[in-house]
Amino acid sequence: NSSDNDGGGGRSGALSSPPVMEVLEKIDVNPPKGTRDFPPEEMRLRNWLFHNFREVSRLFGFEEVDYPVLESEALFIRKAGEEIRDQLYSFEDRGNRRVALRPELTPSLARLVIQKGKSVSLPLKWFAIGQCWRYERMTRGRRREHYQWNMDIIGVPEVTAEAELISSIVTFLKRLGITASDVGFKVSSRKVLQEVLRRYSIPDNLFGQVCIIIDKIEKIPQDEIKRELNSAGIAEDAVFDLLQILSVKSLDKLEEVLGSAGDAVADLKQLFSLAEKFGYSEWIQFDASIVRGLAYYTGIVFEGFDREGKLRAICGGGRYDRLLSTFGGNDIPACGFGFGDAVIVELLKEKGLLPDLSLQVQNIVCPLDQELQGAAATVATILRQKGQSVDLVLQNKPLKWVFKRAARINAGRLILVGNSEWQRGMVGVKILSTGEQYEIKLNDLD
Ligand SMILES: OCc1cccc(Br)n1
Repeated sequence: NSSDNDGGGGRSGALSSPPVMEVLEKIDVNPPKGTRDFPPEEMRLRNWLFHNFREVSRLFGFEEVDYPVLESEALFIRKAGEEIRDQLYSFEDRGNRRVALRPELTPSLARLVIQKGKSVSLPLKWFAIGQCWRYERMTRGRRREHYQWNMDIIGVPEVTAEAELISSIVTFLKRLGITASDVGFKVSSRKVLQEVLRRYSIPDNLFGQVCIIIDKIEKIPQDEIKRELNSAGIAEDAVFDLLQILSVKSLDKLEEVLGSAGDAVADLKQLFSLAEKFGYSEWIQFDASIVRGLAYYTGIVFEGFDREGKLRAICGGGRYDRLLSTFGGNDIPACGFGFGDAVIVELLKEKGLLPDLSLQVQNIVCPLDQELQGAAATVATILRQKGQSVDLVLQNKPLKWVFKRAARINAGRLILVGNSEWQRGMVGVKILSTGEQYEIKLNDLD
C-alpha cells in the first residue's frame, strides 16, 4: 500500500495482534504456471469483455448456463487423436474417480441436455462463460487456462442456426470496434470430407480421426499428413483426393468437384445467402481447408481469424449432430462456438481498441476528526442507499493523504464531515474536477 501510506501517519507501528500460525518459509506468490491472477485493472478488463459477451447473448435471446469446472474424465476421452485429449488436465480424486478440469464446455452441455431429456423444449439457445484448462508441458510457455464464451443452439438441423451464431460473433466484434477489415471467418463443411471419403467407402468411424489429422495441415509437413492418413487406413488415392479438395477456393469449384448430390454445397450456399440477409457477407469466406480440431463436428465449421495473420484463431465452432449419442443419449442436432478471452485482447491491443476502464468512485467520505468517524459512516450509508458509490475513509488520516487517495481512485466528490457543519446537519462537498466547494444539508445530498 505504498501509494496510500505515503508517510501520512501510516500503519500504527508493528501489528499488535500475535501471529496466529507458524511462520512458513516464503511461498511463491505467483500463480501456478500457465495461470493468471486478475488484479483490479485486469479484472475490470475481463468484466468489460464478459459484459459484452453477456449483452450479445441477451440480444440473441440466449439463456446463461454453467457447469462444474471439474468433470468426469470420461466426458473428454475420445479416440480421434485430438490435441485437447493429449493435454487433458486429469487426475484421480480421493474417491479414486478419474476426473478432469474441463478443456472445453461442449461435452458438459451435451451431458446437461441428456440429463434434462424431455423436460426441456427445443430449440435450446444456451450460452456460458467458463474457465477451461489444459495441461501442456510449459515447453512453449503457453497458458494452461482461459475463459471461453460459448453459444450453442440445440435442436435446429437447419443452417439458419450456424448463420445465427456467426451473426452473434460479428455483433460482438462490431461492439468492440472491430471491422471486417480486421477479422474474417473461414467457413467450410466437414460434409465435404465426408462426401470424398464415402467415394472410397471409408468407414464412418474413421471420420473424426481423419478430420483431426487434416486439421494439422498448416502445422506439419504434407508428407507427415499423408503418412498419418495412410496409417489410419486411408488409401493413397483417397488421400490424394482429400488433399486436392482442401485447396478448392470457391463454392462453384467445389460444386464442380463434388457434384450437387450431397448436402455440403447446398448447406454452404444457404449459409452464404443467409449471411447476405444478416449483413455480414464481407466477414466470411469459403475455405475448404478449415476442418477445426475437435472430432465431433459433423457439418459446417468456421473460425475467426485476424486478417494480418499475426494471431492464433480468435474463435471457432461448427455443427455437431452426433455428440449426444457418444455419451449414450439420443442425438439432437446442435451447433455452437467457443470464443477465448486471450486472443481477442491481443487483437484489441493491436488495433488500439482497449477501452479506458479506470476505477470510478462517485464519493470519498472523510471525517475531519476521529470523533466524527460514526457521522461519516452515517453519511456513507445514506449515499449508498441512494445508489451512490462511496469510498469511506476508515482511519485517522491527514487531508493530504485523503486528497491523494481521492485522485488515485478517481473520486468525483469529496464529502467532508466537520464538527461545526455536522452540528447544523450539514456536510462539506468539494467537486474534485472543478474545485467547486459548498455546504449542503445531509438530506439534500444526492
Ligand atoms: O483452446 C484450447 C485450450 C483449452 C483449454 C485451455 C486453453 Br489456454 N486452451
